[in-house]
Amino acid sequence: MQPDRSIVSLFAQNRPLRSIEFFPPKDDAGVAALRATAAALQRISPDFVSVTYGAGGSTRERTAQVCAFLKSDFGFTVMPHLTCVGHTRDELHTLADQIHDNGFRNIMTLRGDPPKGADTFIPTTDGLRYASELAALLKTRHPDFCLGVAGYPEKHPEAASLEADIDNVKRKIDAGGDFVTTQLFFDNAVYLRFVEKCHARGITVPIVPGIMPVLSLKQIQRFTQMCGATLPAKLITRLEAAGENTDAVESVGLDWALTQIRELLVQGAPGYHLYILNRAKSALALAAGLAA
Ligand SMILES: NC(=O)C1=CN([C@@H]2O[C@H](COP(=O)(O)OP(=O)(O)OC[C@H]3O[C@@H](n4cnc5c(N)ncnc54)[C@H](O)[C@@H]3O)[C@@H](O)[C@H]2O)C=CC1
Ligand SMILES: Nc1nc(=O)c2c([nH]1)NC[C@@H]1CN(c3ccc(C(=O)N[C@@H](CCC(=O)O)C(=O)O)cc3)CN21
Repeated sequence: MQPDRSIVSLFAQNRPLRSIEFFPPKDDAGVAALRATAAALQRISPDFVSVTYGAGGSTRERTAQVCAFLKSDFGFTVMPHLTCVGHTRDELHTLADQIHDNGFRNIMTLRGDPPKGADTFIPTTDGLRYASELAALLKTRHPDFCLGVAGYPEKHPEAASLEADIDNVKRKIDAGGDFVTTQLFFDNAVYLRFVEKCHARGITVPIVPGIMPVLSLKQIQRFTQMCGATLPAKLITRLEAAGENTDAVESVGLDWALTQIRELLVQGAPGYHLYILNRAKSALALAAGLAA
């Protein structure tokens, strides 16, 4: 088995990287749907795909299963997510070894969301508290891992200030993070300001914008409230005008994302990472729109 190339070596080619994030489905029907999505996305050959790691125990085995088939059956470069939630250091060492043994060389390194029902993060006994600690653990165990870490253009909800949160990004990079993927945002000015502040703080790694084409107003309102991202009034107005017409809602979401990505690439973003909630349609339409 050929080990994956590190994603930083791809950024070094100085062309915008296109990546896509999946989440592990809850059941076999979801897995079948994800396989169909993966097959459709082969046509646009993303540079890499990532697979989230759920806060609940149940989807975690699915993460490994989904990563394995995306690599073996579809030939994607796969970046599994790993979080500190519910794991001891020993367990994290074992997971790191398994990921490495399976040929993966890139890991999205996260603290993780508190489990459902909890609103604060409580570290496990003999576990880790911060993503920076996980980055250090992974790099020490396997120096050839390439690590993605999260950045929050509108700050992480638990951070005291944007400055304190950017200090945390710096800690994650110093601990071994190789590139940053941002939380989703809908106003490019927010990203550009964040990048400027990161540069001023001495962060020189690629900072990849995370973009979500909106599929439903209710769902995105729920999610942005949870993660502290702002929905611009103009976008809300357009989504409201589309009402219950799902095709119209999706086309508003798509149009917004397309406009964002075009401008971000002009502004020099190192690529874009798409949160597509396992649906192929928006990623295919964006690829077509960007090629036009
Ligand atoms: N791409 C993805 O899958 C993304 C996932 N997430 C989720 O967001 C959540 C946070 O994860 P990470 O950003 O990896 O966590 P993190 O450990 O980098 O930061 C978590 C919080 O702790 C604060 N913090 C970190 N180190 C600190 C220190 N030494 N002293 C004081 N405060 C400190 C941070 O400012 C932040 O508020 C997770 O729930 C993650 O799963 C967020 C964005 C993207
Ligand atoms: N704090 C945080 N946790 C994450 O897991 C996370 C981020 N931020 N930011 C980047 C991506 C985006 N993620 C997301 C974003 C939205 C939904 C969401 O709204 N899910 C729907 C159901 C999905 C479906 O349509 O099947 C929901 O209602 O929860 C889930 C994960 C996962 N990632």
